[in-house]
Amino acid sequence: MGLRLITAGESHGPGLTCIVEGLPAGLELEQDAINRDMARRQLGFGRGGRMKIERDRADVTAGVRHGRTLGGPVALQVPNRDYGNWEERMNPWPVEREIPEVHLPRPGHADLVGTWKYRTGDVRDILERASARETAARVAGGALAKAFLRAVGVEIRSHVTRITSITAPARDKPLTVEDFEGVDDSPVRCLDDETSRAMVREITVLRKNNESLGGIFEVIAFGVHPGLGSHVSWEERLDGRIAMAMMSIQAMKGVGIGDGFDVAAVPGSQAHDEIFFDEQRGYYRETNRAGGLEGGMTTGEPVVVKVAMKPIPTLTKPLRSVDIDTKEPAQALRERTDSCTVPAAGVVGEAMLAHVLADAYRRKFGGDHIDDVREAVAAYEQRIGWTR
Ligand SMILES: Cc1cc2nc3c(=O)[nH]c(=O)nc-3n(C[C@H](O)[C@H](O)[C@H](O)COP(=O)(O)O)c2cc1C
Ligand SMILES: C=C(O[C@@H]1CC(C(=O)O)=C[C@@H](OP(=O)(O)O)[C@H]1O)C(=O)O
Repeated sequence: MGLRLITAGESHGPGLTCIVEGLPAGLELEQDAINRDMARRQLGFGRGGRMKIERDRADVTAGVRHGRTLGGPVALQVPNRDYGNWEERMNPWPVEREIPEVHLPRPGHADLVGTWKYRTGDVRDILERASARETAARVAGGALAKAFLRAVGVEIRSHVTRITSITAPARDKPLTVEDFEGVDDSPVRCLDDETSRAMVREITVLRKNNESLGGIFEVIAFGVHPGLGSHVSWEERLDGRIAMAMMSIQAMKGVGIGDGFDVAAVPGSQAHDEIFFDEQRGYYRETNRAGGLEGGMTTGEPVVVKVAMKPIPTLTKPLRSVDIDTKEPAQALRERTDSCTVPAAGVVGEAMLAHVLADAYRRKFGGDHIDDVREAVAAYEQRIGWTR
């Protein structure tokens, strides 16, 4: 069995729940590590007023005893502090007062189509679950996948490479885990200081002009064993699974593995990673244009994923829309909103990549206890002669 992650919860409801099923027993978890990721997801220049209210933390309510998994589903609860301000509007049960409905769908959000599909005249019935508040629960669950991956030697990092027109300079050497030290100190989680400052200026100027912003983040998994995923059927291809997981994050519009869209622009001799062999190193590559995936399987090189985010749909100077009650032209809903969340999205991307990779390890190596997994991984390393 693989790993399953399920979330429940609305943006302004009592809280979010995440259940992760399929972790082996005996996996050591650290409460601080989970909550560190929860806090990292809240950071980033360009966030709105909501992040001043929330102090996200995940409480473990099932599946863990004295810091170790028991082998059953793990349940995590993330309270919404903002619920205090929404108790009447978001109460699970009928309330005395009549609650005003929302009738102004925002272009780019789930609002309009959601009302048709789910037979409601109140946009709030849709936007509450469509909201990326849900990603707090994914990050909590992803932290468990990260703990599992760490136990088999895999580390995941992310950084922002673009905010609208501002792009980080190309790097002359492949990134290592060490290069990411201090990335969270940048207000936009960018590795280059000068670009970081330019990105902050860009956000400041566009936000003042009532604009929102998108961009690109990159997630890299280091130390991944070769042979996760499979070429034998479309559903098993790991590049496909990674793309699905990334595209499922709210507002993501494009995913590239390795050189991604850029390989379409170069001839074959510059698109692939030639194969070499050395008695000491075994098989090796001098490039990683494929981003650690060939034939839907990991190659043993770092897994590199680039993800493009569209600008946030809610604008402080709203776009044109239609009142779904009167059918009259109107301005879209004007709500408290983030203007740029690419840095936060990168942390969510880490969680999603961690989940997909941990799932692939569970499928390939099985094991009821984490030591079973470690032993199976070590036997495989020996068989194929693979070292990091
Ligand atoms: C971390 C994060 C925060 C977001 N914050 C907002 C926000 O404040 N306002 C908004 O309109 N959209 C926000 N979004 C984007 C919407 O949730 C998303 O565009 C919407 O659910 C529609 O889904 P789609 O863009 O994938 O089609 C955010 C996305 C992420 C990843
Ligand atoms: C709450 C979070 O993000 C929210 C995502 C979001 C949306 O429409 O996606 C809209 C905003 O919600 P609110 O209207 O309450 O400010 C964001 O703050 C979060 O990331 O924790």
